[in-house]
Amino acid sequence: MEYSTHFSFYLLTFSLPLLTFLLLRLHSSRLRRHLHIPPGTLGLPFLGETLQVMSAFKSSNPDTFIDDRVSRLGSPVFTSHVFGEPTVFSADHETNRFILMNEGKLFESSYPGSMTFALTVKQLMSLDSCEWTERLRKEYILVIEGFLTIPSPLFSTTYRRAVQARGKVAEALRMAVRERRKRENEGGERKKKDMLGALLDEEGSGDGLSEEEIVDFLVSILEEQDEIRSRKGKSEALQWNDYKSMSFTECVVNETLRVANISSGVFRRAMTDVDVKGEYNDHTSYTIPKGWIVFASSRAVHLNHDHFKDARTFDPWRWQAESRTENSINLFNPFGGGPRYCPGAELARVTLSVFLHHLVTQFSWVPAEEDKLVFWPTVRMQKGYPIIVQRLN
Ligand code: HEM
Repeated sequence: MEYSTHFSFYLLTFSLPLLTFLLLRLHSSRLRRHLHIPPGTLGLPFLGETLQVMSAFKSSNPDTFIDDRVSRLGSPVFTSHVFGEPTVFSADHETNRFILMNEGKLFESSYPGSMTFALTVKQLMSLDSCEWTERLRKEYILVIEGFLTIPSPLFSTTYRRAVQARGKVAEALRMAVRERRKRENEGGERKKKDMLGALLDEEGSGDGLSEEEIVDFLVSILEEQDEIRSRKGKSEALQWNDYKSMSFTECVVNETLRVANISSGVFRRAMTDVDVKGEYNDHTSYTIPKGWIVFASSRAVHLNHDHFKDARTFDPWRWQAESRTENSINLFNPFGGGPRYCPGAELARVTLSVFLHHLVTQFSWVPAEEDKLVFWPTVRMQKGYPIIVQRLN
């Protein structure tokens, strides 16, 4: 009796998953024949490719899961099986758009139970209050005074002084960048994980930024924010117009949303069999079967080299009016789209810009402890990025 109970238990434990898997496989090969589902694999029984997706998202390079499959299968839309559900991943902008625009008609929102979003803001730079920063601030006053005058280098001494002062500020920052790089390279100083740290870190998002670009970045954002503050006086609150005049800060916010957004994409469930564009085995479209999950990855589009030059480099200048293209604006959707477009999009942008304004004009800070960017289950700093803040004089 006991033997037969054990036998039934083992039979159920081991054969049921196998049976389910075989049925799924059979079902999927039927679907593949009849419905032309996107290429890919359902992976191991039950687990599917959950371990692969988790190990990619738990590493410092979460993009390998999608990148590897897109290049191996030759299709930006592919089939997988994660968190117990057959799932179609899309790294294709047009397909993503189609999915977003057909919300409530062909697709409905469907998120894995335990995923929650957390807001992370990117750090800018740490400046210890010292003699050097004081000197730098004095030079800034000249810069700001100068930029409030008519910009004619020939007729305005204030403007000329400002241009010279900008040169000095840039030079001072250039020296600071060199110093920091030297100290860190010689191993005399622990690498700081602030924005300057990231800009200097060749393995981090600052990959490929030259010294001039780093200096230009720091000068541009400090200058823009200090100029606004000096116009308003010490404690006057920011107005909508001030926010709208933060053009370089907007580039920084855009670029941060492009390379390190808290949302990597959106989850949907197909409400019916849905045909989406795609070329595979002589077919010009794929079918996403009714009930399947779809993950439309905006991150994959934002980090695609065909869409954004040097896509994996943090480059806020790409958003400046003279550099950005209509195409890059159309491809950029960090806040989703269609009927579920994020209602907090503008609030998020304002919050980030106002935060950056107060951070760079009033405070210096250093990281309180080592921390790192993690991507699982959401994009955030692992410890919430504790910092020690000091108000500038
Ligand atoms: C950087 C910050 C933010 C990012 C990147 C972001 C991104 C997104 C994305 C991609 C969606 C679409 C989800 C989908 O289609 O399934 C969304 C929806 C939503 N967001 Fe945001 N969001 C941000 C901040 C905010 C803020 C500050 C609020 C509110 C104060 C907010 C409220 C919402 C709500 C209520 C929805 C659901 C809309 C719906 O389902 O109809 N978000 N967000």
